[in-house]
Amino acid sequence: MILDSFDYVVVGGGTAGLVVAARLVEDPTIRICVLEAGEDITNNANAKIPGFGMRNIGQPAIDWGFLGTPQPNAKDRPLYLPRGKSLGGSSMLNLMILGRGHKKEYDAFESLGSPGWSWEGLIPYFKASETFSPSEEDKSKFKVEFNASAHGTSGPLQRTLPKWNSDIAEPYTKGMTSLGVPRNPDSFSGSNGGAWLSNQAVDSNSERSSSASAYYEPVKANSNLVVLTGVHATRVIFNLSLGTSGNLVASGVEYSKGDQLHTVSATKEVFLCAGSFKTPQLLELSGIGDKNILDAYGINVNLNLPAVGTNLQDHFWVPFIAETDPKYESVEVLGDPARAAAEWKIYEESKTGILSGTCATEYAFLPKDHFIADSSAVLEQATHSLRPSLDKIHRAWLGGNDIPFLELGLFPGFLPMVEKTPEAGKSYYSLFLALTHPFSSGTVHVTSSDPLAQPAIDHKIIDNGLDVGLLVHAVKFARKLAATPTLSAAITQEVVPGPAVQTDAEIEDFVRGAVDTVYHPIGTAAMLPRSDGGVVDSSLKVYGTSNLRVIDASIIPIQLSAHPQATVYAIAEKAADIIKRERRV
Ligand SMILES: Cc1cc2nc3c(=O)[nH]c(=O)nc-3n(C[C@H](O)[C@H](O)[C@H](O)COP(=O)(O)OP(=O)(O)OC[C@H]3O[C@@H](n4cnc5c(N)ncnc54)[C@H](O)[C@@H]3O)c2cc1C
Repeated sequence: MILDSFDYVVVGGGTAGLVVAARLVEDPTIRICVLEAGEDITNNANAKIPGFGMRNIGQPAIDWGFLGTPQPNAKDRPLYLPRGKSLGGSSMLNLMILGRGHKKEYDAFESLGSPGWSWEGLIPYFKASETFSPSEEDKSKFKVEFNASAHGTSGPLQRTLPKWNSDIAEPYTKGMTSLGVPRNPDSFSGSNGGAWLSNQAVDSNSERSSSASAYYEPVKANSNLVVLTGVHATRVIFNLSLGTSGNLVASGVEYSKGDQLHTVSATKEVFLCAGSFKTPQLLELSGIGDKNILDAYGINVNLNLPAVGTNLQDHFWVPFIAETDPKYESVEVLGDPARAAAEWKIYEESKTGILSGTCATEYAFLPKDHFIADSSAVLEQATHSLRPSLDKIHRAWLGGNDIPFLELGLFPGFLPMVEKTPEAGKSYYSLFLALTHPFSSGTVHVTSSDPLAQPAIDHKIIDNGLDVGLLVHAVKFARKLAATPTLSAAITQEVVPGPAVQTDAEIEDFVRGAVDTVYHPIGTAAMLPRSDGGVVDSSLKVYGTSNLRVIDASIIPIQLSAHPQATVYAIAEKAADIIKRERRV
């Protein structure tokens, strides 16, 4: 094969990029090249073993480790923003939780102007991406029931139920039930509200299932696939003359390896799959973006598309941490070398125990009425910061009683906090309190024409007063839960926010000091009509181009009440199908 010319060039061998590459190379006549900045870390134990899942965060060879701009509403703190840098991208660095949003959230993709992207339009691709076949024993043990029509049984990604659960899970779930939060036996079937057991991207051998292991491994020896690792794409190259439609025609990609620049040609298409921070940066470096921004950095303007890098949405969270009676064991026990060795033995011999999963096994997704008694004061704090079409949908969802606005994740231990740390020998549980539909939105833009410079990532976290009010109510709900009979019997004291934080003003101050993102950025190359701030159309083509598509989390137009990776897999599966169908025409 000629090594510098391919039918398709994929920029970013991450979660979505490897799905698209693997699906397209199924056709032996297609020649495809993937450019990935990171390396192949298939044998990295910290990436493979679920219980070590957080250890690679902050490792510069594997984590891009972006630092956002200082956030004025969060005491001027710059936020640390990890992103996977390896084959598999963030699916190799993430915490392996799988979830799907509410069906109305996907229906909104379609109603916002993208035919075919509703729940019904996406469900075949969710199914194509996964294998989920829980045993009858597990179904009965965990009291879960699954609607077979919504789950995949032969796709590459392995979805399993946890093999280990903490002892604080029982008082916690009883507490939730006593507050009227229903148990949801199948949160993957279009209605994700209520409390449920986590589903994880972990295979039956208790190893991480990622786009690298699930999609790339089976096709990596295919002769029509070339994957270059350790290469940094610097820009998309366009033909000098416009196509017959007057659109820009991508002809290849420039990339750097060490201090050398190279190019690779694409005879058909280029796909940007570099994630929500690097994809908008690459578009801007390629001369596609807001003319004023490109001019400011001396980047030649190929296409004035001001929406590039706008509409950054994420999930924002604060912690609640309580010390428990030591009989409720927390993950801090792994700090004891003898206990860590014993758990390692359990994992090696039976693939069970604390290391076999993510530890965070219980989730609850609550519509507003479950955690806010009187919302009028909160609504008064609202400003309009999302674009109007999205703001309108968010407000309608907030007023209803089916779309979750708060996620609670139970972690049997002390969630990392900047100012407080666990005391040796003590047990804790933490709640991860996350806003699923923040009303604040931010931007990602170049700060220089240097492709190796970091973009400016400005989340504008809790910029909207409504988000502050919702998080204050989230903390109050966590306290109400802690006061339920079963949970309060397990708790010895609240540690974070702590007893000194009582009034609304004090809780708000705590929120501003603690709020962070959940590492779920989306929306920076949104699939929306061009007139409504869109960057790509419903076939994921960048407006004003003939053959440049974006396929990653950045196309998601509106935030979901779900951890995003299952949706990213489905998006990439659907994109591959669209591309294959267009080839046949
Ligand atoms: C620490 C962490 C925990 C998370 N936990 C969860 C979770 O438990 N559940 C969940 O659903 N989601 C989770 N997420 C989010 C989820 O992993 C992402 O939403 C999803 O993986 C994004 O997929 P993507 O394809 O858009 O981008 P990525 O998977 O990040 O892929 C982008 C790829 O492009 C490469 N790249 C970027 N720029 C260039 C360039 N210029 N040249 C060459 N290559 C480039 C990157 O190295 C990377 O491999 C988490 C994310 C993080 C970071």
